[in-house]
Amino acid sequence: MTDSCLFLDAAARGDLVQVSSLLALGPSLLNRTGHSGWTALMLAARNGHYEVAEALLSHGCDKFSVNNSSQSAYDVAAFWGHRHVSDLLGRTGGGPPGFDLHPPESYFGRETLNRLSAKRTDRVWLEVKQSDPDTVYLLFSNLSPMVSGPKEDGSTKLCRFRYEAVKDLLQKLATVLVFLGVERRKKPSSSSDAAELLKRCGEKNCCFPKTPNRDLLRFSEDEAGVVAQARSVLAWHSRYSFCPTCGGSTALEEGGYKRSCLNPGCRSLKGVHNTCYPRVDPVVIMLVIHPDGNQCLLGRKKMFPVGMFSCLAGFIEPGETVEEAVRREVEEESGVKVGPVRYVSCQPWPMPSNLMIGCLAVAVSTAIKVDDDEIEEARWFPRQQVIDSFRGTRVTFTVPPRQTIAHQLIRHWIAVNSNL
Ligand SMILES: NC(=O)C1=CN([C@@H]2O[C@H](COP(=O)(O)OP(=O)(O)OC[C@H]3O[C@@H](n4cnc5c(N)ncnc54)[C@H](O)[C@@H]3O)[C@@H](O)[C@H]2O)C=CC1
Ligand SMILES: [Mg+2]
Ligand SMILES: [Mg+2]
Ligand SMILES: [Mg+2]
Ligand SMILES: [Zn+2]
Repeated sequence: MTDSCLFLDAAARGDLVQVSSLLALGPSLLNRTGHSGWTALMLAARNGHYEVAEALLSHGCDKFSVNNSSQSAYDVAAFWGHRHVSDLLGRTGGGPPGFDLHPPESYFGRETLNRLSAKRTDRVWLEVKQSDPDTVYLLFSNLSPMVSGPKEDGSTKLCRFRYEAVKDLLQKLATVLVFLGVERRKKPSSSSDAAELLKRCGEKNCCFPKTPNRDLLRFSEDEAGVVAQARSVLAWHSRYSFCPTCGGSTALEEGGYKRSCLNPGCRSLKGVHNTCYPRVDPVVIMLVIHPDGNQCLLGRKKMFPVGMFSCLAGFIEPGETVEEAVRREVEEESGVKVGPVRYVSCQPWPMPSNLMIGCLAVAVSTAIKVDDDEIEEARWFPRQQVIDSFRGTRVTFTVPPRQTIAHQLIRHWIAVNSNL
């Protein structure tokens, strides 16, 4: 074995003594590359050898260099979950400029309200709050929030109402009232906020949007979180008017967070029953990475806009782990077999009430056979083609908009250079 091979091998094994002695004899080994352009630092990072990485850095090795797949040592450590090593290496700027390593907080995911769930059972407190002039009301019709806009930049804003404006509405039998919470931060300009509170419907061009689902993606991050919470609870009310256990009528309780059966003999009144509370459906959504590390698997449903491809996704079934659901759905939809699965981030998706659990998954087979019922086409996309699509240069396909976790997962993969 050449000194170069010995050195790289020692780094990969975490042999600090040999790494140090070889470096003492030949300092030029420090940034030497081996197979596929991997340096000693990358190999140490790959296997989580903190002390070797530390020693290489102290000798001044180049932590910004990248291998043939454009990965830096940091990317390798981050991908393999060696947090201590990736922290040591810091953000190196690995991945193409403009791509963030950490997936951003998800659209629909921001909690601007403190839900104060303990207050939901305090009827007196809720009643006082209801007529409080500072209380803000948001109106929904057919699960669409009343908004003003869209403005020139395409954004919309929730219309906020005072008690006076909605008190007649609150008397109506069909009205469902949900206590969402209290604002975490009292904004300094609370007087201008109060001025924004509308006395009557119909002011300030308020309307219910005509393209409801698309319009849900036009809010600020702060408002999107509130909309997600409200819409999912309201969707539950609209689908669970009657008791799922006995079919009896139900009454709203706990600030709109519970429906209790009015039939005194109903089983749902004994013990805790999830049928009485708002439901959330877990869905796995995954970016599957080719065994070569440099391509990802994206598919299209027939209903997608022309040219758009997205991550595969599917509902978790009862008694299934996240990892198993990822493997099953990917194989069902594309015929590709998946090995390791890693959780990345999640997103509440209020259409009507999913929790999207975003994962990276590594394929162990590559042949594609799509399930025609669900997927029209699935393909392996080379990394560069995906980057080009994001950048708007040489666009050969499009990805879903930035508000979706599908978009964020693909972006994340590009940023971490996730191969190997
Ligand atoms: N935010 C995002 O980036 C994305 C969100 N999604 C959401 O994830 C959901 C699930 O993805 P799919 O590929 O459609 O799932 P899927 O691959 O499991 O297939 C959907 C089918 O599963 C059945 N199903 C099983 N459990 C269900 C449940 N609890 N509710 C409704 N249908 C159920 C139905 O027959 C349905 O047609 C989508 O409906 C969509 O709302 C999907 C992709 C991207
Ligand atoms: Mg699916
Ligand atoms: Mg499926
Ligand atoms: Mg399914
Ligand atoms: Zn019942």
